[in-house]
Amino acid sequence: MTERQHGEPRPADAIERHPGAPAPGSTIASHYRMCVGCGPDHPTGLHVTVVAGEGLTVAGTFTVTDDHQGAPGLAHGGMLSLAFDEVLGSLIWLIGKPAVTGHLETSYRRPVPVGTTLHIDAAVDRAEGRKIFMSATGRENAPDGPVSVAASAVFIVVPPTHFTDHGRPVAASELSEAAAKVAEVNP
Ligand SMILES: CCCCCCCCCCCCCCCC(=O)SCCNC(=O)CCNC(=O)[C@H](O)C(C)(C)COP(=O)(O)OP(=O)(O)OC[C@H]1O[C@@H](n2cnc3c(N)ncnc32)[C@H](O)[C@@H]1OP(=O)(O)O
Repeated sequence: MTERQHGEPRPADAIERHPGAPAPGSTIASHYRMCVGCGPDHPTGLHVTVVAGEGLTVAGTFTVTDDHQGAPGLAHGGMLSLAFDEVLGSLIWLIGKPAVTGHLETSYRRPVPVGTTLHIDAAVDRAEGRKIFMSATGRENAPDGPVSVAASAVFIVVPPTHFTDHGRPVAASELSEAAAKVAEVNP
C-alpha cells in the first residue's frame, strides 16, 4: 500500500460501512417518531425519508409544504438546512457510530417553491479521527433535476451517553430499533 504524503487528505475508505448497516435500497427508519426532521408523528415536521445507497451514501427526499415557508410560497432557508442536517445525519446508520452535527454549511442556489420535492443525495467524503466530513446536493423534483441547495458538514462521533446525558429519557417505542440500541433503551 502506498504511504500517504504529508498534508494529503485521508482516503475516503478510512471510514467503512458497518456490516450491520441497512442494505442498499432499503429505507432508513426514522430514529425518533417526533424528530422535526424525519419523525412520522411530528405534525409540522419535514417528514424527510431516506434510503440507503451503495457504500457510504444515502438518498433522501423532502417535500416542501405550507408549514415550511419563509417568504410566501417559498421554502425557508432554515428548513432546507434542517432537511440537509437530517439526510446527512442519517449517514451515521451506515457507519454504525453515533455522531452529531458539529458544523453545517448550506449554499442556496435556487428558490424552492412550496410543493417542490427535493431529492437529496448525501455521502461521507472522509474521516479524520472523530470528525466525519460529509456533503450533499438537493435537486428539484427529480434525482437529476437542477441543484437548488448544496451542503457540507462535519459530524463528530460521540459516545452513546451523549444522548442520555444531555437529552431526556425516552421509551423504546418512540425510537427506531437502531436508535434504541444506541440509547440502550429496552422495550
Ligand atoms: C435518549 C435518545 C437517544 C436517541 C439516539 C439517537 C441517535 C441518533 C440521533 C441522530 C440525530 C440526528 C439529527 C441530525 C443531526 C443533529 O442535528 S445533531 C444536533 C446538533 N448538534 C449538536 O447538538 C452538537 C453540539 N455540540 C457538542 O455536543 C460538542 O461540541 C461536540 C460536537 C460533541 C464536540 O465536543 P467534544 O466531544 O468535546 O469535541 P472535542 O474533543 O473538542 O473535538 C473533537 C474533534 O472535533 C472537532 N470539533 C469539535 N467541534 C467541532 C465543530 N463544531 N465543528 C468542527 N469540528 C469540531 C475538534 O476540532 C476536534 O478535532 P481534532 O482536534 O480531533 O482534529
